[in-house]
Amino acid sequence: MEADGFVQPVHQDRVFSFRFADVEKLPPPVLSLDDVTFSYSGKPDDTLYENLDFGVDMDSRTALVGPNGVGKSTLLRLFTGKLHANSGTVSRHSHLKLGMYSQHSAEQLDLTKSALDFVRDKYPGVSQDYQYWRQQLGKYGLSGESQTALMGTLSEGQKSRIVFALLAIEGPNMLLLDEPTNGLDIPTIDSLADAINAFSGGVVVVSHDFRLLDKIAKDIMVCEHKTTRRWDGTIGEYKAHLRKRMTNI
Ligand SMILES: Nc1ncnc2c1ncn2[C@@H]1O[C@H](COP(=O)(O)OP(=O)(O)OP(=O)(O)O)[C@@H](O)[C@H]1O
Repeated sequence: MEADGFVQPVHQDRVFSFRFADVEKLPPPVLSLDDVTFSYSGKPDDTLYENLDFGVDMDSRTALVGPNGVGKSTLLRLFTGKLHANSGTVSRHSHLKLGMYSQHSAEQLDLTKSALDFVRDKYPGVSQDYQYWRQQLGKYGLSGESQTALMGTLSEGQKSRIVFALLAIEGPNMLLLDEPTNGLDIPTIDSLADAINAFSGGVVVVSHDFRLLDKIAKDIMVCEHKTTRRWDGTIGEYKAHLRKRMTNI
């Protein structure tokens, strides 16, 4: 039918299939929190974490899970140094290069520019060649018109792909991903999981997306009661535990 011209061929969105660049392995400890206490207000009766010990290394594939508002995103911001502990120590290897992805990451995009102009202007030392940047963005499933349209006109999923492209270009050796699957379709989530699994650096993910966590998490850490504890089962078992807890309320 298609060959006879009766129906139009189906043009599907290209699924992005990318890799984070291989990185040098850093010896442990790479990132550690020792005896950390934190509250936003600085008041002792308002703490999110008390006397927390936590470590992440180059082979970590850690999922941070737990109830809403318990402090998972806060923990990532303590890792990056954007927030400071009220007491205790946060230590980072001197060669650690963190790559943070969050819902706020898209705020770095200048929506009045096209993706192509934006990356070319942001990394003038990498290349000024449009063809080079077309190929780079193409790896993230952003092709044709979506490369040249103003970013303000793109969907959330398309903007997320640009943010992932920027993250990979920066070449981090540890990824901190806060709800990375929001706005992504299932094939793209699977592609992200493949990229995380192939990455040679450390990964910490905050996500409610059990599909992603099932594919990538080696360690499941539950944030609750002002600390974190290891979940010894699978992510599926954690999900069942949550469901049971909900039905018992
Ligand atoms: N900048 C801030 N100043 C004061 N309080 C904050 C700030 N950011 C977050 N909080 C509060 O700290 C608590 C933990 O927030 P956080 O976003 O870390 O939780 P979370 O576990 O990641 O939540 P969710 O799963 O809903 O994303 C919440 O009560 C939140 O309202």
